[in-house]
Amino acid sequence: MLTEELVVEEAIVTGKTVELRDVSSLPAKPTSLHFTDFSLKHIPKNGPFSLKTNGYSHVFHTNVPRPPEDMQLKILKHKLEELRIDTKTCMPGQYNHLMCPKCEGGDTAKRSLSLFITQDGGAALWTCFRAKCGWQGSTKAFAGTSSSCGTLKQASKVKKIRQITEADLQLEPLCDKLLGYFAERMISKETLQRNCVMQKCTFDDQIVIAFTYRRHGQLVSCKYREIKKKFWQEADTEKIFYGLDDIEGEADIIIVEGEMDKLAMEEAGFRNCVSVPDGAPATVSSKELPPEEKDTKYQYLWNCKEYLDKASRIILATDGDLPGQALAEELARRLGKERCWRVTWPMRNKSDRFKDANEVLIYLGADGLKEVIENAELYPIRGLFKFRDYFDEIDAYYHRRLGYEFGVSTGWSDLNELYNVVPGELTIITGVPNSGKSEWIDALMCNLNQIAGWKFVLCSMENSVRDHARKLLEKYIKKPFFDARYGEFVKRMSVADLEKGKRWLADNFCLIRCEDDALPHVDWVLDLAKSAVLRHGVRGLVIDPYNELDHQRSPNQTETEYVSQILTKIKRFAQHHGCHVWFVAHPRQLHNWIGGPPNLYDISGSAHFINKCDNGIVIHRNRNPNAGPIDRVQVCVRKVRNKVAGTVGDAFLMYDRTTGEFTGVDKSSTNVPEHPHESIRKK
Ligand SMILES: Nc1ncnc2c1ncn2[C@@H]1O[C@H](COP(=O)(O)OP(=O)(O)OP(=O)(O)O)[C@@H](O)[C@H]1O
Repeated sequence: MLTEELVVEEAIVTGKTVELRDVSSLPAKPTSLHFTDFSLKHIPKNGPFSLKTNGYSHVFHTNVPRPPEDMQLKILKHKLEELRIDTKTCMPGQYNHLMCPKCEGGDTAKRSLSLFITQDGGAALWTCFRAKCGWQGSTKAFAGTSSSCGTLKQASKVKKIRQITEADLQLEPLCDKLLGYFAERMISKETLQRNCVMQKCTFDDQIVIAFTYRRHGQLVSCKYREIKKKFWQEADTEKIFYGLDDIEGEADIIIVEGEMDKLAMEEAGFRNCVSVPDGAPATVSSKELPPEEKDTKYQYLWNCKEYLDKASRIILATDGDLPGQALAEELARRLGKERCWRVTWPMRNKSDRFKDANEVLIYLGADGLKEVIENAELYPIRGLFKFRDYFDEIDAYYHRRLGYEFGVSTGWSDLNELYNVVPGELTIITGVPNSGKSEWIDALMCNLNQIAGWKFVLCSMENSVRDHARKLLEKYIKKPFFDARYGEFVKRMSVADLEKGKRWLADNFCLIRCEDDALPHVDWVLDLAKSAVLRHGVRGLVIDPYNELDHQRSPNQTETEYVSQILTKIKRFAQHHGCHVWFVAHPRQLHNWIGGPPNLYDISGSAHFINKCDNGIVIHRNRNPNAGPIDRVQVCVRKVRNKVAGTVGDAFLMYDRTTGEFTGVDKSSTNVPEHPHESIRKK
């Protein structure tokens, strides 16, 4: 049940009393309420009107005089007609729902104007309960008119709590027909009697259910319900939970969303249950919790604070729909999630769940409802989990259903033991300038594309687009882009090769380029990479290199703190999107360098590069012909966090300057499937 419906109805009642204070000749208290659209599914069409009272109601009827339309009333009505208030069907001594001449009920054309005419026909007052309109005013047959357009809030600001009794409200025991109505909903007479559920006869002989709200047995408020599920609450009464006395001193309590659900819980053996009085909000508020005195929507909760404070376990059994979930969240925010539990309503059929406690009682019986409560689970607290929450994922990991549990092979069998590419991890690549870092990453991407069909997004700031395209195409086509010295007389790729290669580039790579002179900020890069993941399904991001990013940082932040922060952002991106990130970072200037591979701790900026990455790799190549072949590349795997995917160690690859390809030192150890062009080249 949404709160809105109730609030509007209640506001009408509240508004009446506020208005009455303004006009001295009006009665101090409304005598009855009038709602016209009664209907009841299982009762004949004229059923509600033929519902008979149980004999107590005649007192009430004789107390309601039906005044004649005398002169005074005629003048009053004339005045109202001049204000375009249609009084044709209006009766003195009651509240009339009319079309507001000011706003005409807004988009929904709701009859939002509540008009009250005194029983003697001498005065009238009105309020439009559309918040956007709020037109209100009063007039007397023999005096002036005053009206104003204010907001509903202004109209109902002043609120005085009334003391009420059953006699004041003219409540009566439930008649047989209403007992039958409850019986259909599996609510017994005993439960109804214990909860003092009563009925009331409205001025026009309609019987409505009266849920009595009590504290220490004393009547505090009363909520009326037409069979058709229209609710309204006694004006100017304190808002409290329904069934409050039942949770006094209880360590375990249940909160439900409606009085019927509270009664249903009792049928399942749970008396320690209360219902909220106002139904559920449409959504969870995005605002901070207001202070208690300003938390108007949940005032009932604060009014019953001492009852709730003692509870160590609060089961939120609100409706399963979105408003019900929003209500559970709003209650949990206020009650403290750590002591809250929530229920999951059982499946009604293959696709839908039962909505609430009463529905479960009707269809699954008391035992079914009991089971739901006994299976309540801890209310989730954002960020706090149990391994149980991940059992599905752990099972899928064990049975290797996730894909790439051991990572994707790099395509070089010499590296299989050391480094495999796991989705969602971060690899830091370093090496002295010109060591071949970028070339190796390009070759790795070509392999991953061929082996696993991965696509990539490239933020390579040091490469022009055409140079980068050339390097990738040479590796893919396995021929030099140009007839040039580096091609060593191998014939350049044909135009047909180029066209094929261009299609491959277009299908498998996205580029992040900062078109102006500014350096890209890591947030900007990650935002675009996220789009590439969502739009193009990329599985890998290359940021090459770190020092070409925008590194403006706040004056009170050290470079170490800054590096830590951006690595955290990159890792979050990687994990969240299951995207592997290769991040190239240069070593600081090495004094007395004697030609060996640098250390990961030599990376300029911060030790966080090695601390925070999942994998750390140094690419190194031999430049001394006396020390070995100069095209031999050393891939130094210096850190592997995930032992399933590899371990620390070195592997050697041979670099082919003609095509930029890397192969195992023993060529047969390269395990990338052969590309169609390979056979052409071999010829
Ligand atoms: N093993 C190798 N043998 C010979 N030349 C190589 C080797 N590896 C890379 N090169 C060449 O070195 C040059 C630089 O390669 P690359 O851009 O990959 O290096 P880098 O480590 O990324 O450099 P930087 O740190 O300056 O960005 C390229 O011309 C490439 O062809």
